[in-house]
Amino acid sequence: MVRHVRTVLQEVNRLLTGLNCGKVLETIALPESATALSMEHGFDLQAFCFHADKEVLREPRVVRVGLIQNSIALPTTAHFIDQKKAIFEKVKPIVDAAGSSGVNILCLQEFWMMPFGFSTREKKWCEFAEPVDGESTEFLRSFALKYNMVIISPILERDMNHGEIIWNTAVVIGNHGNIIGIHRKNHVTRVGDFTESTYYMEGNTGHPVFETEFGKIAINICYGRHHPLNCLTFGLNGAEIVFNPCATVGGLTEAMWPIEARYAAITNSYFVAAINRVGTEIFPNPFTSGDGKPAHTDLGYFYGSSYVSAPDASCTPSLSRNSDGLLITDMDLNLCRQFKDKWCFRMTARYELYAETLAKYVKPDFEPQVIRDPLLHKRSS
Ligand SMILES: NC(=O)NCCC(=O)O
Repeated sequence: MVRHVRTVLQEVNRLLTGLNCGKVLETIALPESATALSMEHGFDLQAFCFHADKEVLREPRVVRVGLIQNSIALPTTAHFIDQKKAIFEKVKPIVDAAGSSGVNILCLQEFWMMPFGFSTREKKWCEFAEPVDGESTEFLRSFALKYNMVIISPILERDMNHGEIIWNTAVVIGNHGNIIGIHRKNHVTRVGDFTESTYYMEGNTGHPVFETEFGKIAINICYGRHHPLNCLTFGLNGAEIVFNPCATVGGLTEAMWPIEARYAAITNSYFVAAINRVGTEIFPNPFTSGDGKPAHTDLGYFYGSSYVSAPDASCTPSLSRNSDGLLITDMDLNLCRQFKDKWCFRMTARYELYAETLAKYVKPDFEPQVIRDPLLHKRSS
């Protein structure tokens, strides 16, 4: 009986998390300093390894990636400076655990430095916004230098050179403490309580791929993951790892979550690292979802569950649904090209056909290509 249950479980796992080079994903042993930090500060710590096949001409290109998910640290009613400081304090040991584990590229969640106040439509949350080289970048830059780590920091940005407007931005901090560049969220969310368009517009940075010492990376911020052409374009620009920092809640997207990163990784032959925040954030004033239902003071439950998916359809188990966490994965980036060679998705894609249709579609006189059955309304006698 026990053996039968184990076999069934293995089968379920094979389907749920796939196989990497024909095997179940291996776990990685981490230094004691990291496990001690996770125990002392109560964050989930998991580590896995994605292999690629051995090649004759290329050495393996293994990069160690870390993802951090966290809840806020103080009530949303606390003084804004205290809220931000408390989040910095809470995140610090997790960043240290990543650094002491030899993580090369670390990514935090969307708006990691503040509560997700954008459902309220109150403008006071704009006060959390910072210039690209502001205090969050300053805070993380010291870790980037200390641990020789690239850090992706998704913040609420205030663009000082353009009328102090607000953006949803990921800052890419290089392993020398420099700012390599930024990416601004391409698709601004318009669903349910996610009324972000009250605060910022669609990003104007395109689909940049940042070539770092550890690989070519891109950032697809949250809602952008629902847009396959957005995912594709990062791939066309050569991304090997796409980070997807999110803030999303159970009632809305939990059924989509395990599928989307995995699908993007498969179809684009890159790794996807999906990160979500944790917990319930209660706001002082009730707001509605515009659906006639009663007003409420929270968006729902941010369900964590950060995970990484590989081009070969294998993926890590998710981090905890309920607690802060650090997910570490080793990935051999050779897997990207190996899957391109095997599945030929890039070669078999019909970009010229898609481009033709898209070029027509964006024109006002577009007519869908529909061939109507001439007998559609004829009754059979
Ligand atoms: N932050 C954000 O865009 N959330 C919207 C919901 C989702 O797309 O998961």
